[in-house]
Amino acid sequence: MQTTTAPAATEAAEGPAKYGVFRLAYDVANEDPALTRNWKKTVHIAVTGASGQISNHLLFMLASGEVFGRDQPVALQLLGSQRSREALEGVAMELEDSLYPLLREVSIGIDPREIFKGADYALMVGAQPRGPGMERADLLDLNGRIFKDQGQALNDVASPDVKVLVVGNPCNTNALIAMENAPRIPRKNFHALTRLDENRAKCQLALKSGKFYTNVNRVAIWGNHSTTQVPDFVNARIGGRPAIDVIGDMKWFRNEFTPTVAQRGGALIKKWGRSSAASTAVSVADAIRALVTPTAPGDCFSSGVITDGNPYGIPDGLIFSMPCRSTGDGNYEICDDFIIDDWLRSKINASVDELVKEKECVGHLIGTPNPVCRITKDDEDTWLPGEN
Ligand SMILES: NC(=O)c1ccc[n+]([C@@H]2O[C@H](COP(=O)([O-])OP(=O)(O)OC[C@H]3O[C@@H](n4cnc5c(N)ncnc54)[C@H](O)[C@@H]3O)[C@@H](O)[C@H]2O)c1
Repeated sequence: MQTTTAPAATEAAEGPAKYGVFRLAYDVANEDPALTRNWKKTVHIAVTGASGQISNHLLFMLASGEVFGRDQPVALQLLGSQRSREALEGVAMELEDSLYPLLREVSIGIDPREIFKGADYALMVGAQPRGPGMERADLLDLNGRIFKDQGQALNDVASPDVKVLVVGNPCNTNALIAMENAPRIPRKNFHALTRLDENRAKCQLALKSGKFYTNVNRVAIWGNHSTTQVPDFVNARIGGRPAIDVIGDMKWFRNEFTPTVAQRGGALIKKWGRSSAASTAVSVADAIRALVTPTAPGDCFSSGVITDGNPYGIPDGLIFSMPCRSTGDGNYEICDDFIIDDWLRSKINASVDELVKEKECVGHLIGTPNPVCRITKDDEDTWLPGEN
């Protein structure tokens, strides 16, 4: 049986106006059946911060088919800020010139209510950078306002089952704000990106053990995407054996592994003066692929997800990175068989405390009665080096 995208005229009614060459009417049924025979219905992907550094890699991965599959046509709905309007058009022109067969539609704009229309996925990369001397509490508020507005827009116009992945920092709390402002969308559908941290942790385990990273699995990141993150070596495996046994150096695990993972972005920026946009984009692709392909038995992927009803005693109501698995249908469940030893528990508790404080500071954006912010300028700066 042949499955094709609906003709353009039908889809245009649901989404934002299309850009350039993508305005042309097409009917996939008239195209080379060798290429299009098994194509699925077009998936609509909204990307914010679309003219930024991360998106400059990510959009081309999405359009090429390497994220959603070679049988999956995509529509890209690109949101920028007022300042990046022109740049957005440049991005759309580059996408036009790339002639990706699977890229069926591109639309650009600066109004989330327009751009999020009918989105099946929302990849929220855009955020304001931290200005000179800006306190954490100020940045939480500045970006929180953006995510409140964008959460409400998702609620109003996106697909009711839209899957949302927040990349823009502080990503856990931004995801929480978007979620709390989108009551129509299942809370489970909101993710904060911690896959880059997982990938960095796997790389360090590979380097230390001398085994290539394809042998490393079951690596969870717990907590916040900040320096309080907890890369989990207790449950990690290398070549099917516990990483602790393979490496046999508990001092390294406890004193070096976590800071090396957390400071990787800073180390990289020192070498070539740019932030890690390409590997972040790769990790976004990995995070989406983890939802649309089944997780291998015994393995997991890390994602910042809602803690409601989690099996590890982490308080409800936080977006907290935990080990997850998926059957490949876009949904996930939290793995329930990870061992939490005393060391892990104390580190997880510290990340919980930080996220509770962040949540208090954005209480005015999520409807908390009489919110009080306890983050002060004297608190330790837990922002990850190398991320703006
Ligand atoms: N979670 C992670 O693992 C991770 C890793 C790296 C970077 N980040 C974060 O990702 C974000 C983007 O990084 P980048 O390097 O692409 O930054 P960038 O500055 O190159 O791009 C950000 C883009 O967002 C746009 N933008 C700002 N406000 C917007 C809004 N309200 N709506 C839509 N677009 C808006 C800006 O115009 C800019 O083009 C930053 O917040 C960064 O800290 C997260």
